[in-house]
Amino acid sequence: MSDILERLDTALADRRHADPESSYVASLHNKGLNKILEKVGEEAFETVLAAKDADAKDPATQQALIAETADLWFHSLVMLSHLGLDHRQVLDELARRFGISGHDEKAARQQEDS
Ligand SMILES: N=c1c2ncn([C@@H]3O[C@H](COP(=O)(O)OP(=O)(O)OP(=O)(O)O)[C@@H](O)[C@H]3O)c2ncn1[C@@H]1O[C@H](COP(=O)(O)O)[C@@H](O)[C@H]1O
Repeated sequence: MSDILERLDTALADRRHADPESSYVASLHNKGLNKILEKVGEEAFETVLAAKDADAKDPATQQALIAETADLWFHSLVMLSHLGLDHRQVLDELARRFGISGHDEKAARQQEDS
């Protein structure tokens, strides 16, 4: 799983300065951060719609949700790449959080803020 993220991030770095005519990744970077963020928002919305339609008895709807989630992850990786980050920082953050209850983490944050 993280192997494909590794390979994808390498591909994203390689394609960043490619010809926008032949590379979708380069065309996104070329259009700039606002376009990339627009795509992330659009894919997030499409993922939510697909999740609403997903039905365990209908594999086509489940596949549609998987495809939309992949689009969302892909465009999120392009966003990170555009800002000089990659999936490893996100995996590190998830690893840091692993085993910490979301409720406990939120309570600790609120205590820090007060
Ligand atoms: N994983 C992906 C990937 N997932 C989705 N997409 C593209 O994301 C786009 C999303 O579809 P949409 O219909 O929402 O977008 P669109 O209508 O084409 O675009 P807009 O007009 O909305 O800007 C499609 O063009 C998909 O082909 C991807 N494009 C590239 N990759 C990876 O990135 C690598 C480099 O790609 P290129 O830079 O194109 O060579 C590829 O080898 C793949 O590994």
